[in-house]
Amino acid sequence: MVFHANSHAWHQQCRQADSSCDAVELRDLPRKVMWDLPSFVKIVEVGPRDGLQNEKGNVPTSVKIQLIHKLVAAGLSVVEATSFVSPKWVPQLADAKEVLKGIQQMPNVRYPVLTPNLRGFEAAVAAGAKEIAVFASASESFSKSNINCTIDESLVRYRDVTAAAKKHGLLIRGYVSCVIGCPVEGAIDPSKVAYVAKELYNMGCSEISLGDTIGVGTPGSVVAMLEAVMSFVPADKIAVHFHDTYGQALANILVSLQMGISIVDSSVSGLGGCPYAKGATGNVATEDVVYMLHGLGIETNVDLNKLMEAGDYISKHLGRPLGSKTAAALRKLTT
Ligand SMILES: CC(C)(COP(=O)([O-])OP(=O)([O-])OC[C@H]1O[C@@H](n2cnc3c(N)ncnc32)[C@H](O)[C@@H]1OP(=O)([O-])[O-])[C@@H](O)C(=O)NCCC(=O)NCCSC(=O)C[C@@](C)(O)CC(=O)[O-]
Repeated sequence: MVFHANSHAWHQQCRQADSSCDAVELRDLPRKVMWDLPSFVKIVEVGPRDGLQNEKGNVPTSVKIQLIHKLVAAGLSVVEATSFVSPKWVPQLADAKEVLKGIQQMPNVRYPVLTPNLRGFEAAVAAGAKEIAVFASASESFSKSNINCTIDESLVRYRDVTAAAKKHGLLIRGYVSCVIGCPVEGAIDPSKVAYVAKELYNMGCSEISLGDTIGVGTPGSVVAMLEAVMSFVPADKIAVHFHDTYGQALANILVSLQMGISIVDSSVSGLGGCPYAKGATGNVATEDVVYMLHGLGIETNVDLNKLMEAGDYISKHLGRPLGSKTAAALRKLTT
């Protein structure tokens, strides 16, 4: 049966079915007429890294490990675990080694970790990393404030890191930040994003994640940016990474799916924000992404109820309300 999500019948059904209500699935969605959407979307959960990196209070290592286990139990097959960066720059992730060693790594689950240089790479490998991520920017100003070097200097550095990773047989993710706008420079030309994405792809990154770091993108600017990047990187190697500062993230994801993208980064309970981008709010909440995708009849292999348990767990620990509108609405229905 097809409900309208706001209808009385929908709310009745949710009340009866306790908290197990997933999004209403539009089974007869006229895909080819309205939208040409993928049947499966891979979600890359970045909460334990991007979500927590900016937290001021100390989050115990055991909580980070538990969070990762809960996210994997919810069905997420890629959970970004931590970063091997300078603890002077990101004190919250100073326990990267302990987190990675403490995780019970499951088969068929990827646990990428960020490595800004060879030093970080070596520490990550010693702690058992099987996948690393390098992170560059399409904005010179952001590159300097985030990793203390120019874009081209970072690409030289990442050539060494990716060469070492390939020698070890590790998977490599590549990030490009500020793909739409920069907190210092304003609008970023899509050709700059395409340049950095192409360089990272040619170095051997198997996935290029395009980050709207300050969440200023709208579907129009996202299409223009994706068109530029897709001249050099195939759609199936591109991930989109939206922060929800202006409430545009879900619309931006939908338009990205229409462009052929099927990898989406998100953060449980919308955790996050960037230490070098004042005012940037968290990543789009994974619960909201899953709700939208399931509502479109798109598979994710994620169990929304278990995902919400992970969101409850970390929100309670941080002492803050749920950062997902979906989780907040479904919890309200059952209390
Ligand atoms: C890149 C550096 C290290 C350069 O930092 P630096 O100060 O230019 O380099 P340095 O070589 O002079 O090192 C500074 C200190 O850090 C140490 N150090 C050096 N490297 C490491 C390492 N790997 N692990 C541990 N320690 C390290 C090094 O030994 C030294 O310690 P000291 O001698 O002063 O005691 C620094 O700028 C840094 O760590 N930056 C990381 C910033 C960061 O993590 N930002 C957030 C991630 S990016 C992001 O969130 C965006 C994204 C990906 O989500 C997508 C989006 O939304 O846009």
